[in-house]
Amino acid sequence: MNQRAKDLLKKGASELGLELTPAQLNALDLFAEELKKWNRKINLTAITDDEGIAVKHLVDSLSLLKAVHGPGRMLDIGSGGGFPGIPVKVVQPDLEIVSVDAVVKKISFQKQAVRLLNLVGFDALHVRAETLAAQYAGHFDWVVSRAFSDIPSFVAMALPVLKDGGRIVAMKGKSVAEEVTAAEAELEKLGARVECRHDFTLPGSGDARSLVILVKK
Ligand SMILES: C[S@@+](CC[C@H](N)C(=O)[O-])C[C@H]1O[C@@H](n2cnc3c(N)ncnc32)[C@H](O)[C@@H]1O
Repeated sequence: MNQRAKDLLKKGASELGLELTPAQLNALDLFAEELKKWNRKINLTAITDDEGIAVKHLVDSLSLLKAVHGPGRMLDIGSGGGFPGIPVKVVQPDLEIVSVDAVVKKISFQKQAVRLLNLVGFDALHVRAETLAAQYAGHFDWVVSRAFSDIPSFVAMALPVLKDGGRIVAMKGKSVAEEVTAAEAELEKLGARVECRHDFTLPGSGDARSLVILVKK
């Protein structure tokens, strides 16, 4: 990434309360370069400029750390090009992460990024999230997603693999209040409820963001 993008990443993370080490900054830069390289051949993201990747992918992914912390097990559903899971793993290595996507080429990219960054305890799996319960029932402390689906569909996939006392975190943009209200009846039927919501502005862009945190009832 160019120097301006690196500065935006460092400053944005700092505004989230995360002081990135030079090694973490290097790893995130390496990841961004690999993303751009693969994106010329396969469609991983519509955001292709360095500043956009720094803020809208990297800083945005790291904002999850307002709600999630290590040690523990985290599942990232519908992770695409590795967001939020890979940036989160770089900064919070004591989280064991399973990252799933239904599209094999996206998982091939994630596996390459894991090799390149030497990430230990990060499994990228080519599966549909609906099939995870057979292997991972009650396994995860956190089940997260970004830009994945409506809240009830996500929660229906997350609940079977969530540990008792675990948290589900949906990373959302604007209009979240309406979405949460519309989801209430469905969540009740599924046996989940919204525990809390963190609304904030994404550092470096000023865009509205929200982390919706849900628990089993
Ligand atoms: C809009 S992308 C978001 C990617 C990434 N989380 C991000 O924020 O950049 C949604 C992803 O969910 C994946 N997906 C959709 N349905 C899925 C399912 N049932 N199980 C696993 N992945 C799924 C798609 O292949 C796609 O990569």
